[in-house]
Amino acid sequence: MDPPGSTAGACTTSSAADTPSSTTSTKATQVTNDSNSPPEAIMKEKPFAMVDATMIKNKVPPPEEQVPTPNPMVAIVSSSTAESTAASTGGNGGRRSSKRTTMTTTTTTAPPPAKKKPKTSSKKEQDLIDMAWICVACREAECAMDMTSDLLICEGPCRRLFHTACAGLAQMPCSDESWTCHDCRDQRHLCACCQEYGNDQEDIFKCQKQECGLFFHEACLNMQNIAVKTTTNTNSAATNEPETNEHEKDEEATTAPTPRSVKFTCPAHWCWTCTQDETMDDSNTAQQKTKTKGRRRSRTSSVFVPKRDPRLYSCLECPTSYHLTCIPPSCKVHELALLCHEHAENHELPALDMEASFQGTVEAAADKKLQKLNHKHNLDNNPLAAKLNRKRLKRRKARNPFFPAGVVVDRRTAHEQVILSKLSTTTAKATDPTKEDDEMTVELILGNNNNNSNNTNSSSSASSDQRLLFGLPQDIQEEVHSKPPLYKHIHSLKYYPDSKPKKIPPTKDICNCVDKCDEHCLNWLLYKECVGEKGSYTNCRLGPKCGNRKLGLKQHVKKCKPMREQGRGWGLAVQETVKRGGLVQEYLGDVIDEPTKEERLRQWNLEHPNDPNYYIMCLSSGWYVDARETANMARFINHSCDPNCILWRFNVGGYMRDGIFALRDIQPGEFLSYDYHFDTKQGDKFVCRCGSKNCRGTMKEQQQKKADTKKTKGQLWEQAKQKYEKDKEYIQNYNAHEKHNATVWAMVPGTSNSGNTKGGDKVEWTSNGVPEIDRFYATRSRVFLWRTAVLGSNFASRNARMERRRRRSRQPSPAAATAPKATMDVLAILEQLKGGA
Ligand SMILES: C[S@@+](CC[C@H](N)C(=O)[O-])C[C@H]1O[C@@H](n2cnc3c(N)ncnc32)[C@H](O)[C@@H]1O
Repeated sequence: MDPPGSTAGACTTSSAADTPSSTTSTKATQVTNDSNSPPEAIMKEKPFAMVDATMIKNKVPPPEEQVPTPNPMVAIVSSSTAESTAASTGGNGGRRSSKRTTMTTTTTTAPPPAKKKPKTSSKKEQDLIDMAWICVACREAECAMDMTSDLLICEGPCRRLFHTACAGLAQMPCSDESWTCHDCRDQRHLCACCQEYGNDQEDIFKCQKQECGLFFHEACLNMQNIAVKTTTNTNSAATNEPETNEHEKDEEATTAPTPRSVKFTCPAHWCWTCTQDETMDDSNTAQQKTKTKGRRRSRTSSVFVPKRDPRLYSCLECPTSYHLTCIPPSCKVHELALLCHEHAENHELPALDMEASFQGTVEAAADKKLQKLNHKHNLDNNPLAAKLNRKRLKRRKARNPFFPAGVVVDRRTAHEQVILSKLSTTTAKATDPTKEDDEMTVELILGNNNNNSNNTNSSSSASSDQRLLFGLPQDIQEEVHSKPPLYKHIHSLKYYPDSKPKKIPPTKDICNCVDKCDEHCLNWLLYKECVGEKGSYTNCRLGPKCGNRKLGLKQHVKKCKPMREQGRGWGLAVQETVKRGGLVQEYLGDVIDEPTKEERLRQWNLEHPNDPNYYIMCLSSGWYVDARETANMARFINHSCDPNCILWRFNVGGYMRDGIFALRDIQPGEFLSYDYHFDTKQGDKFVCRCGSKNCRGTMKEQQQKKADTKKTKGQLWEQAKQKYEKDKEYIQNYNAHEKHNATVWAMVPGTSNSGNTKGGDKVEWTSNGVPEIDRFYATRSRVFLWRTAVLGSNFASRNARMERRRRRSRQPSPAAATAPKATMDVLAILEQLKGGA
C-alpha cells in the first residue's frame, strides 16, 4: 500500500455524526445566570434538565426513580463566567455526539448549589460558574446556572445532554416521564475510539465508571492497551477476576447481569501525562505541609509545590484526558475546549468568542486599565511607557486564573477571520444584495432566526461550528453503511496503452517437478507462475494443471462478501473455506506509473481531505495498482498485524501481478487481512485498528527493516560473513545423497520441512536453526540466500561472467584479491550438489 507521505489524517472512514442538521438549535447565546430559583423548584419544572445538574452540585444521590446522575463529563470546566461560557456558542468542534465535546471533567467533586450570580470569585463560587453544559447534538454551550435552559439529560447509560429540540422533541417531557435518547433506546452506541456503532454488550461496552457515558469496542480497547476484564457470566465475575490496573479499583459496573461483561475504565479517567486518575494523590503536598507546620521550612522543603487541580480535561476528539497542570505544550487549549497532543495538529479548536469569554473579559479589563494609565500620564508616545506596557501585558496573561502561566490561548487568526467573514458575506450578498454586511453574516449563520447580534466575531465562530456541526443521524449512517461503496468491477489488471510496464523477458529455465508444481517448484520459488505448454514457450514440465498457475487461471476464492469491519470501514469476509497457500484474490485496478500515482494521490487528497482510505498498491519498481475506482473485491481487504493472508508479487508471463494468498486455513465468515507494510514516513498517522495482540499500532512497514537499514555496510558485511561461514560448515556436513526434492525443500529456510531427520536425529537444515525472520525477509523482499543457488539460479554463471569481464579488462580484480577462499569452496560444493541432484 502506498499512502502519501504527507496528507491523510488517521481518522475513521465516515464523517457521520448524530446531529440532524434540521433540528440544530439556533438559539441566541445570551444566557443569564441570575436565577434565584432554589433547586427544588426547578426540579419540579424541569426534572430532566437541570435537576440532575443541581444534584451533582449538591452531591445529592438521585432518587430511586430517577436513577442516574447526569454525566458530568458533559460539563465544561472552563472557569468562564456564566455569560461568557454560554455566549461562546457551540463551544466545541467535535463531530460526533457520542464524544465528550468539550474540555470536560470527570470530577466527582461537586460544586455548591446554584445561587445568585457570584460577585466574588471564591473557590466554591468559581467552581459553580465553571459549570457549563453542552448539547451533544448542536454543540451549543449552556451555562449550568441558567435554569431556563431546555436541556434534557438522557436517563439511559450514555448520560448525554440534548436541547429539547435537538432531541427531536417539541417540548420538555413531563416530570414523571423518563426520557432516554435514541441510541440508548436502541441499545446501540458509538465507539468513542473508532466512531462506529455497535450493539450494547455484544460488541460495544460501556466504561465501568458510573458517571461515564462512553462506549468502546473491545478491539479498540485492546488497541489502546486498556486493561479489560471479560467474564461470560456476571455472577462469576467476582471470583474469576484477572489482574486489574490501578484505575479500575473504585467502581463496579452498573449494568444488569448480561451473558458477557467487559469491564474497563476508559482513558477519560486518568491523566495521559502523569497516569494518575482524577482523585490525584496530593499527599506529597499534604505531607510537606504537615512537615513544615509549626516550624521553619527547611531548605530542602522550600521548593514550592503547588496544589494540583485533580480534575481531568478531555480532548474534543477522543477520551484522552489531562490534569490542567499536565497538559503538554503540544496540545491546543482555550477556556472552552482542549485538543490532545494527537489531535492538535489536524483539528481546530472551536472559535472562542473573545469579547464575551472570560479570557476576553480579563484582557479587556487590563486593556482598559492600561489605557486609563496611559491617558493619565499621557505616555502614549513615550518609548519607556511602551516598554512598561509590554511588561504589563506579559503579566496580564499570567493573571488569568484559568491558565497556568505560559499556556497560550488559541485564537482564530486575523487572516482566518477575514476569510470566514468574506465567505459568509459574499454568499449572503448573492442572495440579497440590499443587506448590510453584518446583518447578512449573522442572518446567514443563524438561519434568519436571530437578528440581535451584530458581533462578527461570534458569527464567524458560529460559521465554523456550522461547518463542524454537519453529521448524519444513526439511521442515515446505517443506510450508508448497508451497501459497500460503488466501484467499477474488473476481472484483470487495467493497463493504459500509452503507459504500460515493460515485459520481463522469459528465461530458458524449466522446472523439474514430477507430479505437481507446488511450493517446491522452481518457478514458484522464483516468484514466477508456470506458463505455456508443450509445443510453445513454457517454463513448466507439467502443463496447465501443474498447480502453479493460480493467478493465470484465476483460481481465486469465488465466495466472498464485503462487510463492515469494526473501526476499519469495509472489509472482505470469505463465505467458503480457504486452504493454506490458496489464492484468495488478485489485487486488481488501474496500472499506473509513478507520476500518475503522485498526481492521483494529490488530487484525491485535495478533493477528499478526510478520506482515510488508500488503495494504491505497489506492483513492480515504478508501477502501481490503483483500486480506488476500478477494482475487484480485493480492494476491501483490510490490514492486520496478525494477518491470515499475505501479498506476493508473481511474474505471470512477463508481467508482475499482486496475489493475496492464505497463510493458514481460513474458515467461512472470517475477515481476510494482510499486512499492508505501508510505505510512508508518517506511520503515526496510519493508525491500525486490527486489535490483534501483536498490533504495531500503525499500518506502516515493520521496524525490523529500519533497524537493518541503520546498520553500516561494514556491519552488514560482517554479519553476512559470519552467517556464511556457519552455513558453509553446515553444507560441508550435508548429506549430498538426499533426494533432490528433499534437498530443494530443505534448503528453503523456515519452511515446515526445513528440519529433516537424518539417522533418527533431528537435523537443522540451516546452521542457526530455522531462521523465521530470514524466511520472512527473503520471501517478502524476494532476496534469496545463496543456498537457493542450488535451485537453479544463475549465481555461478553470473560469477563466471564477471570473472570473464575482469579478465577482459586485464585488471586484477580487487574483489578477487580480497574474496575469502570460502566463496570458492562453497561454489564447488554447490556445483557438486547440483551435479548430484
Ligand atoms: C484498501 S482499503 C480497505 C478497504 C476500506 N476499509 C474501505 O472501507 O473501503 C485501505 C484502507 O482501509 C482502512 N484500514 C484498513 N485496515 C485498517 C486497520 N487495521 N485499521 C484501521 N484502518 C484500516 C484504512 O483507511 C486504509 O487506508
